[in-house]
Amino acid sequence: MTTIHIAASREYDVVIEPGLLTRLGTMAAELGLGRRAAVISDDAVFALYGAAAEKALTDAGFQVDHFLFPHGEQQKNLSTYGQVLNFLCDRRFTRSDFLVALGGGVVGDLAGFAAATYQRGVPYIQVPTTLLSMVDSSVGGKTAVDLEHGKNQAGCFYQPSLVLCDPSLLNTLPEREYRAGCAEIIKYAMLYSEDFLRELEETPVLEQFERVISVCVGMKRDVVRGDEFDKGQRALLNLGHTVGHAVESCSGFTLLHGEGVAIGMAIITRAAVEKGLCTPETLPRLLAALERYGLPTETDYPLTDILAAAEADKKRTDDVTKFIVPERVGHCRVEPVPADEVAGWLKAGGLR
Ligand SMILES: NC(=O)c1ccc[n+]([C@@H]2O[C@H](COP(=O)([O-])OP(=O)(O)OC[C@H]3O[C@@H](n4cnc5c(N)ncnc54)[C@H](O)[C@@H]3O)[C@@H](O)[C@H]2O)c1
Ligand SMILES: O=C(O)C(=O)C[C@@H](O)[C@H](O)[C@H](O)COP(=O)(O)O
Ligand SMILES: [Zn+2]
Repeated sequence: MTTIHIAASREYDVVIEPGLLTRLGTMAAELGLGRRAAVISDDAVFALYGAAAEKALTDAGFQVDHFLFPHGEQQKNLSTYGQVLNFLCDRRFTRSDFLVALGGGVVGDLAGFAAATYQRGVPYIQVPTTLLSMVDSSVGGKTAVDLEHGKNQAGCFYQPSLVLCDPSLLNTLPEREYRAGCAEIIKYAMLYSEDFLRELEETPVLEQFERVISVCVGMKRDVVRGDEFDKGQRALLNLGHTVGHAVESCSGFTLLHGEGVAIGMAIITRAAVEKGLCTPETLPRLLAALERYGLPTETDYPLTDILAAAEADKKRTDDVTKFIVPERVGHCRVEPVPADEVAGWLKAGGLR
């Protein structure tokens, strides 16, 4: 079993091992969590893994309830969030009870936000079931729901008590969701390690799940330790996300988050090369890696639509938008771009 300790306002472990779902209950008991657990999940994940998760919890002596909602990003909204809170009230959950987020990033972000705010905060465990949520979203405590105006517009930082990562759950993951997870993995390589990108080029992620998850979580651990509340270097984890979130929104969420991030990374890297901030060989290397994992690198959405959607970016003030800009593979920087130059940057990135 690999254990990665996260040092943040709440300290916790990310534990990674195939088969670990069966130990959910004993691990929750070891943490001294309360007697009742609410499993929050989506319909598709719960049909596959709900019974196993609940058995693990009841075998360890917990009373278990569950709240399910339809799968998909469209459900990561205030309405579902309110339903979770009302469910917890109806079942008389108390501050000594805890939530279990069983699912991908949509479930994790939404259940985390519910845990942060129900009675001003109850503990929660992340049980990520997608590649994307294992390598990125279950760690670091960013919780959120989307508003009509954009992604993750309401949320807070609230760390889980445990992240239980069982890579054997990925056996049922649809191919497209696997690829979307690979986009965030390529993001980590672009940010921090050319060696890691070479590994991804040479050996498919699906042949080395545990190692890839451990590497990405280790990288995120270092970022969160230095800047939990996103005041500085954590912004780098938003590589590809200004345009990525915008294209996701423009598509009405028919594009997956990872697909948006892939497009966003390609566009910002193209722009950075055009502006002379990035070595030219970085772009074909990134594009080849994205294409190797079947990810998109372009979008037809017009520049004006992307610009409007990007106004919801949390790295934006009235005066500047901070773009995360690759300088070369393994090195990126935060580049404040004045508001009147943002359109020019996106044109340089290939948007029309
Ligand atoms: N909080 C963070 O730091 C952070 C980081 C990255 C992304 N995110 C957010 O995460 C979300 C995307 O997460 P995601 O890609 O996991 O999407 P998701 O949660 O929508 O899951 C993708 C789909 O796969 C299904 N699924 C999940 N696990 C499965 C399994 N093991 N087998 C079969 N099907 C399974 C789900 O039902 C869903 O339909 C976005 O909302 C994004 O904004 C948050
Ligand atoms: O953990 C972080 O910090 C990230 O930015 C990780 C991103 O992959 C993730 O998509 C995050 O939810 C984006 O956050 P936001 O602040 O741009 O909403
Ligand atoms: Zn992301």
